[in-house]
Amino acid sequence: MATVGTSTGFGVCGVSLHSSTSTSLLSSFLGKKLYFKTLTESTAHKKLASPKSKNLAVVAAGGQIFNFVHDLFVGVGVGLPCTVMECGDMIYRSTLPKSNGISPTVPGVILALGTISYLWATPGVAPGFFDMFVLAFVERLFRPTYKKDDIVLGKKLGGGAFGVVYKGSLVKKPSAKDGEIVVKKATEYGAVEIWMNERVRRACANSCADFMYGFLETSAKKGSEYWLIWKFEGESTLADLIQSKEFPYNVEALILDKVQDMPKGIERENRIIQTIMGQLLFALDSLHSTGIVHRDIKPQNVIFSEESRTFKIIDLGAATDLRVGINYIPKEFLLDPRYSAPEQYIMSTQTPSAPSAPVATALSPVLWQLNLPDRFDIYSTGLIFMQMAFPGLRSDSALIQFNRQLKRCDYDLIAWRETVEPRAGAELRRGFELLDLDGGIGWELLTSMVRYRARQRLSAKAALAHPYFDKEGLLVLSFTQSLRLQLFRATQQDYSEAAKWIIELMAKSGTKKDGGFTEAQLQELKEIKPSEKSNVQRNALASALRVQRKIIRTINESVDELNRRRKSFWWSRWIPKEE
Ligand SMILES: Nc1ncnc2c1ncn2[C@@H]1O[C@H](COP(=O)(O)OP(=O)(O)OP(=O)(O)O)[C@@H](O)[C@H]1O
Repeated sequence: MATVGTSTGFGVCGVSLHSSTSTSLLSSFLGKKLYFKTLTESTAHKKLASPKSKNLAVVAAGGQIFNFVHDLFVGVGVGLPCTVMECGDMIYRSTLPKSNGISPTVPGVILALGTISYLWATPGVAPGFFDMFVLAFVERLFRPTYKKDDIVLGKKLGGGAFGVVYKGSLVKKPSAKDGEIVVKKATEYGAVEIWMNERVRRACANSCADFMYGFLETSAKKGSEYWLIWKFEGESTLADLIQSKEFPYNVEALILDKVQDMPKGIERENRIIQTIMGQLLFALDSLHSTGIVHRDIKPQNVIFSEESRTFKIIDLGAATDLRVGINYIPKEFLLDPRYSAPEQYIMSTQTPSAPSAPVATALSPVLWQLNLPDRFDIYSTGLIFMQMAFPGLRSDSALIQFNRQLKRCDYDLIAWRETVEPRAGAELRRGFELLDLDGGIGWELLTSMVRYRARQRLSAKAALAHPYFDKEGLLVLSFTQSLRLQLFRATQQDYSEAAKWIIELMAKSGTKKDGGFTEAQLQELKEIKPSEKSNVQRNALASALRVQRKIIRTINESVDELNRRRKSFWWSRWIPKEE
């Protein structure tokens, strides 16, 4: 017959493993079986004095922790009285419930599920550990390495204050094509870029240019320089392609490897732009899912890969890895003001410094949700979308002027449209026409990306699920597509807007018969409501906000506290040095 358990278990049904059972499990596991059974309190005190017994105390404490964790998650063999539990009859044994040996407890299951969801939530604490301690290690064993003497530098491709980029080739070419490489000789920021590229290569290789190797080269003449090597992806960046008069048809020719025999026009152009946006968002989604925010998304940093016929992202020098808190605070001069989102800082300025790696890792899902740093890249991608739709915005000066106009309209694209459309030239009108195709889904997507508040912008994943990407070959939306569009519209509002929208809808939908309220009824409702109620609601909201602020402050303070103790490029030890 079942008895009520005497141990410290949390089981909802009172089930738990008796502590001596689990202790002996652990002790036999540790090969110390006898000690646990014979260690009485008095002898334990005596033994604790010697180092040997200190070890035993540690083992015993370990046993207790094990008990606690075990009891929390699993209950075995003991339960509530038969008045509560189904026990069966000892005489008629067939009525006895079948023992399954182990029964998980409800809080245990909830805790386990919660922990698993937390560990897998963006940017992924658990995958992060696997990546750093397993994948990175295995990769290091097998990947080919290069040194300065293996490389022949060719023409200069670009470069600024933080490094110079060359086209080059390998001395020992694996094949004629594979020998072509791009080499960046970078200053201190090269270390960050090597880290990011290695992370990306393991997590989402197809999103960014194919990174081959990075190392630190020290010479008496030039001091320390980081050398980064990529496969040469192709001749053209999106900036080169966009500047051509042939855009977007030049991209169509590259993606399809042929020119389509179709009349030119905004529908065809829209479809090409849609393809480019899809590829860009796909690459961004992969980066964001692994906890990396690029922070310098612009047409110059999007390269067309001739081999895969897709656009890939380059230049991770300003990127930040929020899984472990690398490059957490942007160096402002690394951000390009033409494409930067208005917030500039992707993390709240109340979180002024990067947490230490373990803290950043543990808190990363919370910090990610509080700040939604990925939306910085989404804003920049929205501006690229605009440049593709409006040829007049493709020059630097036009983009700078547009940014000023948008700022004057409080970053409200709809307000900007209202001001410019009435006096728009043919080119601008054509851009609006292109975005207005298919019931305006292009415009809808654009306005969901270019918004002042990061929280109101779509994520890359949500943008990819937008009906704009469903319309392939269709000019009319299907029923389900328009339903999804409505849903998008509803979910993209902020709370106050949503409340306003519902009230307006209720007020407008008009009569008792329709199931709505007339404005008079709404007024009546307002009057009937006691004023304390709204005070209660306001107080509840204020307390919720206070709690939220307190949580953020506590997290930030502990992050800063821990960070003060340690400030070094701990992760640079991952970067190989040339022997
Ligand atoms: N993998 C690659 N394949 C082909 N070309 C590349 C590749 N990587 C970089 N490039 C070329 O090199 C140029 C400079 O690269 P990148 O933007 O990474 O360097 P940078 O020093 O940050 O330059 P900038 O300061 O101009 O942004 C790019 O514009 C592109 O034309």
